[in-house]
Amino acid sequence: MVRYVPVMLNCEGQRCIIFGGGSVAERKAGSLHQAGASVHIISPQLTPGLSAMAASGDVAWTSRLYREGDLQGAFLVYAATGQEDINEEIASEARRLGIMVNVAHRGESGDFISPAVLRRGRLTLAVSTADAGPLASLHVCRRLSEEFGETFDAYLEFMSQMRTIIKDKIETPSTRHRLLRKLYEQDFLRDMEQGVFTPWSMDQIDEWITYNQED
Ligand SMILES: C[C@@]1(CC(=O)O)c2cc3[nH]c(cc4nc(cc5[nH]c(cc(n2)[C@H]1CCC(=O)O)[C@@](C)(CC(=O)O)[C@@H]5CCC(=O)O)C(CC(=O)O)=C4CCC(=O)O)c(CCC(=O)O)c3CC(=O)O
Ligand SMILES: NC(=O)C1=CN([C@@H]2O[C@H](COP(=O)(O)OP(=O)(O)OC[C@H]3O[C@@H](n4cnc5c(N)ncnc54)[C@H](O)[C@@H]3O)[C@@H](O)[C@H]2O)C=CC1
Repeated sequence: MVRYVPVMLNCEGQRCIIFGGGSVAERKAGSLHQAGASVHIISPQLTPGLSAMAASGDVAWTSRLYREGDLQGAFLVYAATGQEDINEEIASEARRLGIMVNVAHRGESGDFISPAVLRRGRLTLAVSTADAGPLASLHVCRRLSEEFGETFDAYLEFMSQMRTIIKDKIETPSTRHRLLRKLYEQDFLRDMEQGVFTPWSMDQIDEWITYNQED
């Protein structure tokens, strides 16, 4: 079993090349595009969904089979053609060039996999169950989606606002850490779940910061 190292990649503006234009390629293209990547598809055929994305300019499309040299300048590469030997060739070229590659027909042949993902506002949960398979991962995501409902979304919005203000106003790291620790210790989530939390005004936030600065 491969022991994957979880990372969250910032793909904004990065060139990501997908080989293949089937349903697997469509899924990867959708999430890369949503993340602001510059997506390039190389495939002689596209699903209707990918054709629409190419027509609207969401992805660039080169209509042909893979050729050696196609990977130049890529940040990430996805080998998602229906031909396993070609996917392996793409993976070899990526290795030679030092580019990270995802291999759709055999996860462990690549450098990274696409996990199952649950998104809720600011929250991103990525799940892999290795050889138990993507359906098992999706099952975990469904279970987690019950745990992390809309209140959690509102809670993270509030925490994000508070953390930004604290980072902005407080220059001393130890004071900042103390405030952030107290913020997390005070169970705002429970108050929100019980419906007893009212959004704070700027004055209330300032007051809380002043009051909680000392131990
Ligand atoms: C290793 C990995 C590599 C990678 O793609 O990165 C991989 C590999 C393979 N998938 C296969 C099959 C299926 N994959 C899906 C679906 C998804 N697969 C995804 C990820 C991953 N799939 C990576 C591991 C992630 C992990 O560890 O959990 C998801 C989560 C994300 C995404 O693809 O973006 C996405 C959910 C999208 C969503 O709906 O949200 C379905 C279900 C469906 O299509 O409805 C089936 C059919 C059921 C079944 O076979 O289990 C096969 C056999 C192919 C064959 O038999 O020919 C292989 C090859 C192998 O076994 O290695
Ligand atoms: N990772 C995953 O989630 C899953 C992976 N798979 C695997 O992923 C691969 C793709 O699956 P699908 O999208 O369902 O296949 P598909 O058969 O629907 O699409 C394959 C695409 O590859 C293109 N293609 C074929 N040869 C090419 C080449 N030399 N260069 C560039 N493009 C080429 C075809 O035109 C087509 O658009 C398969 O190997 C399959 O075993 C399948 C299901 C899920």
